[in-house]
Amino acid sequence: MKSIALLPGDGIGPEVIAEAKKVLAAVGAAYGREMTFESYPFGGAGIDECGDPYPEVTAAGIRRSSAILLGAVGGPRWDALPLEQRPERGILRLRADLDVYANLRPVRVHDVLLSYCPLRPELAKGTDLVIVRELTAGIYYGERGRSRANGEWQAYDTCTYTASQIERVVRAGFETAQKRRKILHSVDKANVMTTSGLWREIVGDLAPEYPDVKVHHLLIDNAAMQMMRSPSQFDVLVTENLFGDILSDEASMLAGSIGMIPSASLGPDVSLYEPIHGSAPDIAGLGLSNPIGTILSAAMMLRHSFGWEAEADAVEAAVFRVLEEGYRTRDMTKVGTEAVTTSEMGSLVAEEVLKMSAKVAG
Ligand SMILES: NC(=O)c1ccc[n+]([C@@H]2O[C@H](COP(=O)([O-])OP(=O)(O)OC[C@H]3O[C@@H](n4cnc5c(N)ncnc54)[C@H](O)[C@@H]3O)[C@@H](O)[C@H]2O)c1
Ligand SMILES: CC(C)[C@H](C(=O)O)[C@@H](O)C(=O)O
Ligand SMILES: [Mg+2]
Repeated sequence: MKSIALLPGDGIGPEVIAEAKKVLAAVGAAYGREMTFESYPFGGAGIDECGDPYPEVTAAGIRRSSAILLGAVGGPRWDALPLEQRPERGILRLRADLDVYANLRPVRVHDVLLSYCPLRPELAKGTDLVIVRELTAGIYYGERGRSRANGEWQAYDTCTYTASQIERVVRAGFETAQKRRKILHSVDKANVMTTSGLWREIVGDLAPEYPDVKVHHLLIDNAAMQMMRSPSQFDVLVTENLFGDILSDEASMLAGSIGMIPSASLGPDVSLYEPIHGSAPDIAGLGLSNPIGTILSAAMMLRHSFGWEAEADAVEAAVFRVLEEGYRTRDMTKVGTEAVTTSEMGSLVAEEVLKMSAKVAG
């Protein structure tokens, strides 16, 4: 029995979580797996219900859970709050609390998606990469402040990394590469930043322990350019918190939409799964959001937290089968073609999971 804590959050968060839950229920029925679901207030919803984006009731609930599935947080309603009180701060506190330092963001350009990629198909074809983003340190967690000096405002954010914070995520990068095509690009800004200098040194020190992995060092600006020039050269990229945030939104478009990309945030204990997109206030409540990033995050949960490989494979296969059949949510609909709603897309994937398992059983 696995207990899944759901943190739907704000905007399109609750819509996409509902569809992932639908697909997980289909997995349970098809494979005889027992899962329980408990929803907790989080983000703006946490502020509205409990006065805190990461309320104690939520922190206590997730401590009792086997894994956490998060939708998205934030929105204009809470944008005027000071940074420390905003919904986004709830995510940073949650990640730190769970110590989920390795955030895996896979981007795969399945052939059926090639025509949705803004790059020419021959450039994007075969792209299958994972960004391993450091998630619990760096500039997101450094000292920050704002003050008056010499008659004007000044503000600062600081980026700090300890050697052990770098080492553990770089090891996650090497280990991820070992299970794949064994190419690791370490992305930094070592020509300018001292944290990047230490990062590069540590990658160099660890490389001999992973002799089967080919290591490349790449500056972040060049990496952003290479992502558009020739994305299929990449296998695994490992990078610090802020660079990974930006690079993954850029890379998401290779798969046609930011709504397609899942993530797993792994640490020593309970892990966290979430799509990489935000709460998309511009389309919330309209049935226009793409739930596939969240559904694929649930698949990552089945694989990484529960060790249910066949079930994870089935969800991924079901998603791509539905895409092959031509169904698209509005974010990936070409002019003149029909879109399915968020809920219809979730139902199509859930039905496909059931159909596929019936075929196997039959
Ligand atoms: N992990 C998170 O919870 C998370 C991540 C990023 C941004 N945010 C927050 O979300 C809010 C909105 O931020 P933003 O607009 O910069 O980024 P966003 O990712 O929410 O949206 C960017 C664009 O992508 C579209 N989009 C995003 N997800 C989609 C989906 N599943 N299907 C279809 N279209 C999708 C949106 O409609 C929008 O046009 C902000 O408050 C921000 O802080 C939260
Ligand atoms: C909402 C925000 C704090 C978050 C981040 O920057 O990590 C988001 O952009 C993400 O990518 O998960
Ligand atoms: Mg982001």
